[in-house]
Amino acid sequence: MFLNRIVETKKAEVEQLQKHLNVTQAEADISMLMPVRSLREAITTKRSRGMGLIAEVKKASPSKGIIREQFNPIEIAQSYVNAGADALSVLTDVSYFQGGIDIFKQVRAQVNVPMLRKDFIISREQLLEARLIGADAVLLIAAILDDVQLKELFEQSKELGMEALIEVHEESELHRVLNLEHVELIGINNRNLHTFVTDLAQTDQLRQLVPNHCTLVSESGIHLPEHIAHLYESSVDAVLIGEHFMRNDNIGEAVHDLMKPAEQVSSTTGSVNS
Ligand SMILES: O=C(O)c1ccccc1NCC(=O)[C@H](O)[C@H](O)COP(=O)(O)O
Repeated sequence: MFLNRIVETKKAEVEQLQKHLNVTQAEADISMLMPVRSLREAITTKRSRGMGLIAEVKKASPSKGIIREQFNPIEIAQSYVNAGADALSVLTDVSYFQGGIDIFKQVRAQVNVPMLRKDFIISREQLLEARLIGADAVLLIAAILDDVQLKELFEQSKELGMEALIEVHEESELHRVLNLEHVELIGINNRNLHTFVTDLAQTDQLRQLVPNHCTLVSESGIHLPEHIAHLYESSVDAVLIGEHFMRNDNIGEAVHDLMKPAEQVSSTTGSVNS
């Protein structure tokens, strides 16, 4: 599986990180930081539409190669925020997504919405690094972590003050995640990790197994207003979208056009779809 290749790359990166990161100093520095912004709140109680939006800053991907040639992360991030994105996901992986820590830091310096560090996290050092660069939340991918790793990294991310969006692709992974105590944020990734094909049926099937107290994010392959309408009707809390926005010259317009079906507020209750 391609994911195995990515994990091998991450192991090599983590080895380097372990050589260069002074853990004691990092922990001391982290203890002085302000609390993070809540990703969960941003995409639920504080969201700007009936469904939350985590908008992704994504230059390239393993499945599509370069997605956006004219890649100015700060401009992209500002367009997202101006268009009412509730939070940002910024890829820090260099080898497969052409993202980076520097890109994350540049964006962090310019926006005040919660930011998710999007990478393939397999070690505590990556969590320390995430907190130091200003991440409010990290992605933990169940498919690349065994139960012990998943539990440890989940608990450590919380100890470091961050939220963890735990991503699943299939039912067995969801069961493993639900065995963790106090899981609050679950992402269902619609991308098949073997074929890279995206299918929203993945969210349809798995969302029924997600308890109501969890915040549910549907990720990948979302690019039509019909997708948004369907997910909104299905009471999905939020969506994570990258490629569709990255392929549009006018990002703000693309966000407004795509998210329109989630802008309707119930005329009877005045409430959003939660
Ligand atoms: O995007 C890929 O090709 C990919 C391949 C292998 C593992 C992960 C991958 N993507 C990471 C993501 O989760 C997406 O960037 C994110 O959900 C946004 O998806 P999209 O809107 O389809 O860009």
